[in-house]
Amino acid sequence: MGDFTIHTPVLDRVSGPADLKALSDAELAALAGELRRETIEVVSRTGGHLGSSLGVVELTVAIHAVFNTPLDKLIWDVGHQCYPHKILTGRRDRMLTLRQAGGLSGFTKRSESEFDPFGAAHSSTSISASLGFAVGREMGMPVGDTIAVIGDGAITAGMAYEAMNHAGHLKSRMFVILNDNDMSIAPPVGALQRYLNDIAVKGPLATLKAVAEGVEAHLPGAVREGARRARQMVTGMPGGGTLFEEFGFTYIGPVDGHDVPQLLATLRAARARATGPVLIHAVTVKGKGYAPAEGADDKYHGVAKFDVATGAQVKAKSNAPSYTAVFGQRLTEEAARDPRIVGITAAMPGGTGLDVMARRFPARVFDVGIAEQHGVTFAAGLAASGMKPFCAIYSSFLQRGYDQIVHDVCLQNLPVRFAIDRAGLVGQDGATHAGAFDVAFLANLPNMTVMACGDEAELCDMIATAVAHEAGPIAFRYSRGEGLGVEMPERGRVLEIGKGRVLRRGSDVALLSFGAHLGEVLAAAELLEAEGISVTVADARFAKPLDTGMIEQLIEDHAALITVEQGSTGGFGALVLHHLAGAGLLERGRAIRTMVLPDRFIDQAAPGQMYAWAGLQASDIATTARDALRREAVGKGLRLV
Ligand SMILES: Cc1ncc(C[n+]2csc(CCOP(=O)(O)OP(=O)(O)O)c2C)c(N)n1
Ligand SMILES: CC(=O)[C@@H](O)[C@H](O)COP(=O)(O)O
Ligand SMILES: [Mg+2]
Repeated sequence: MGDFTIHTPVLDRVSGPADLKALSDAELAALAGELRRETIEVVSRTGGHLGSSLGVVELTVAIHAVFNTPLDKLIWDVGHQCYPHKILTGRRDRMLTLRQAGGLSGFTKRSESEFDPFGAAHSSTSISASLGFAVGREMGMPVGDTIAVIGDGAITAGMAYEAMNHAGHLKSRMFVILNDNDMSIAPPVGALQRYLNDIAVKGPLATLKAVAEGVEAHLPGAVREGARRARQMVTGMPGGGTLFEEFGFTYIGPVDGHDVPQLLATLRAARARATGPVLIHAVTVKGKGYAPAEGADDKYHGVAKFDVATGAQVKAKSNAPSYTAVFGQRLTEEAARDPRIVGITAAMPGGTGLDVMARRFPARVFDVGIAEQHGVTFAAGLAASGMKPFCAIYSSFLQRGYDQIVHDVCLQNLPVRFAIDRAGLVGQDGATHAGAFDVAFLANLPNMTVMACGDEAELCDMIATAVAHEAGPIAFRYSRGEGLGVEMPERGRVLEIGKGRVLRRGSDVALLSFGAHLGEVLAAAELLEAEGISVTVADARFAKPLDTGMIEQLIEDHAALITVEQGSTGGFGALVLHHLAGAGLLERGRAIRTMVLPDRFIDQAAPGQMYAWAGLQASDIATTARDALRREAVGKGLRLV
């Protein structure tokens, strides 16, 4: 495929998983090697989630060799490790389109292939979804076996335990493969991680329950050997169960997740004998088989394009600091002044920029694991104790903590500060990671204050404002990527709550921006001014409370008002309309337009392309303004220039 120079004689004979059935075990092992090299070649040209995919190459081959997809349902948790799976399931010739406009998604996706029975990208859903398929099968649906592959990072989330609790109760036959590479995006945290490490280090281990079911006799010798002794070492009891057995699973493991013969033997034995839920604990290495990845701190979790020979990544030149970097730096400076400030991240210290603060104040940054719900309520508890928690969570992942925001934070009016990164469209991760809904779901909550910064200097102000704000919860959102390159203040200023700012004054149309689309709004103003249309540009700063005085003045002074935001319907624009309707100002016949993300999910592409599809480019804003002015003029019988 492509113009790769690698030699892939076995892979070339595979056009789908059915072809694996004709391969010998030795050929399957060879296939894994070729699949690994091709995955590296592909990602070197596309960028993407390399380390996780390299860690599951052998697992991918073994699962497809032993099970019967697509009748059997293989569900990859998160789905970021699915590149080898995509290559084996008929998408090999499209791999170079990965994560690009019109190309393959970087995750599993139902609409993309029958071999992706359940889409993902947010973590820890695979066991629940698998159980759903298993119960569907028991109720007569055309489903074979179900196999969930979940990482040691993803299994820190509460949802995985809710699912295991239910599966153990239902006793449905299902397979969960725990892909334990001792890494999340960052090094994993928590007691569970220590527990898994203990098992991995002290194995090999097979369970008494597995023995009783006759599975053990069919397991490879290395796994079978010393089971009782190892079991006793881990559990402390000759007959005690692992955590997974207490949930009602048969535990098998740990197995070497890179040993194809061992994996094949284990999966075959489990498939032949299992009657209820089975958990197979596979120990793997993130980035396996590619030295630069194995040697990197992040194991090449997510990479830009790179040179295969050296591993050097091609990083885009930046003209301005990223919002994330500004957040990390400025919060750290605020924390140096105020010992009550603490940071909370749900397994994303680098992605949120909280790693900067963690380096300086390690005891004041808490990585709670992939546990957004817990993170929010933990922050609420910290706030109740008198601390100043900054809960830094990507917009799309904050969706996980919604009831906690409502019930634990807002209802008790606790001053939790929500730093919401990745607001708006994010690019290659596509629709699953788009930060579209946070304004709509936060600004409707009593007690909550909602801000969005127009540029990186304003982000500094919003951090300072959040530090000072003790009256209740407050959120500020900012987007992925660079700021506008504006001059940065020495120190953020505390903003007056509910006050926006006017950046340029005109007389025909007012463009009211909320958040990081301000650059695009200013560009639209330039386009309009060039045509002789006089434009006011205002930066709302707050969606809640609204700067009602400023908004009323804008409507008073202009023939048309256009709101612009990087968010869904029901957000800032809706709040403006709601206010104007309530104040009786809609009756004045001014033209008003709200520009928001469309009511559909937007697939991956470069962010600029995604905003073009969304109709939110500068030219779209200018068109909307022209159209609004024209209609207003027609309504009044005026002639528009
Ligand atoms: C709900 C949610 N929170 C955070 C993330 C971001 N995230 C993606 S992969 C990942 C780490 C997953 O670790 P693990 O399951 O061990 O897989 P590995 O990458 O090690 O193979 C995280 C935190 C996410 N996808 N979903
Ligand atoms: C798979 C996943 O959810 C993360 O790895 C995500 O891709 C990170 O996105 P950023 O690159 O925006 O941090
Ligand atoms: Mg992991």
